[in-house]
Amino acid sequence: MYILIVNTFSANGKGLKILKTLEEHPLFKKSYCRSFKTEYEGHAEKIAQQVAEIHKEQINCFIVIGGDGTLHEVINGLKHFSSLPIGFIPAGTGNDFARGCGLAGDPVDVFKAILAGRRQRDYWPGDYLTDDRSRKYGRQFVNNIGIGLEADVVEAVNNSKYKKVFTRLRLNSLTYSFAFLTVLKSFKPLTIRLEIDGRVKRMDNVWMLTVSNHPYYGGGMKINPQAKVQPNIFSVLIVENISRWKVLLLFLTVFWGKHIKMKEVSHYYASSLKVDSETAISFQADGQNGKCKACDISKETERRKIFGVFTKLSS
Ligand SMILES: Nc1ncnc2c1ncn2[C@@H]1O[C@H](COP(=O)(O)OP(=O)(O)OP(=O)(O)O)[C@@H](O)[C@H]1O
Repeated sequence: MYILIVNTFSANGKGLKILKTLEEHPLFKKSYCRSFKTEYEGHAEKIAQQVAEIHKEQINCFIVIGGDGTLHEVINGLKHFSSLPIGFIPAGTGNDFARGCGLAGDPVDVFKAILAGRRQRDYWPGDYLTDDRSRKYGRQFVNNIGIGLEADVVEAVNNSKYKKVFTRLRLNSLTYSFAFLTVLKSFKPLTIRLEIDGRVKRMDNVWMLTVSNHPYYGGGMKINPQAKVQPNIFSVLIVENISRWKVLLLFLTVFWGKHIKMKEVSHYYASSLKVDSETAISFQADGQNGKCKACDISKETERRKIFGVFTKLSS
């Protein structure tokens, strides 16, 4: 059985268009596919978890049709079912996971490839625990997790009215640019305690800290160009002690990944990090925003099988 979890609203209805096309394909009925449309935020996670709990023995693959937010939810719904494969048909506005993983292709071709079960890639999401650090509340991220300016930008994007307008006009990157400029004016750098693979740093002028599973963020910005899809190791980017105007320069160069040459930008490879702050700070995980005073980040040890069409391995 194939379970399709579809955000019909992603990218202004792209998810719905793809679902309609697939439902008319002869393979849809022949292959015992069942589709579920998400009705509210968090619904994809619930569907994935409930269906896996009841039908795990009969499921060949969960097929996600939507954006990275929907994929984030499904991965979390299935965090106790890591052996269940996931197929991904990108239908979001940002599609950073597809970009970072080298996933591409026409949705029908991807659907056929998933059903044929021939093309797959191993993937290791990140784990994160906030505040009370109880494993019970642990979650996973697919793309990246970050604090500082980028988290405030994500929060502004998620609360914005202009996201829909820019998406309709196919000007997605303008959404981030607009939010970035708004947030930059009033952003206050962070004071944190950072433990990175056991080494402790106290930092009092942090603008951004991003932990990545692959290079991309915010719909194509190459925020962590050295990141690779691999087990055990994250790519970590820290921006500190930088002036406001230079952040603007950083933003202009981030699409090409040239910002890492700036002296205020440092890069690390690490397998675990702990962040502590005396006051609550914003964080973002795969574009979902929240607040915390503490965050532990580590690489998931269980690999996930991702099915789709991989044209190139961009990371
Ligand atoms: N029916 C719905 N109503 C409101 N929100 C929904 C619904 N279905 C899903 N969502 C939420 O919409 C958010 C964004 O969805 P998704 O990531 O699929 O699309 P996107 O924002 O267009 O793409 P991307 O994340 O790649 O930019 C998700 O966090 C999800 O929880």
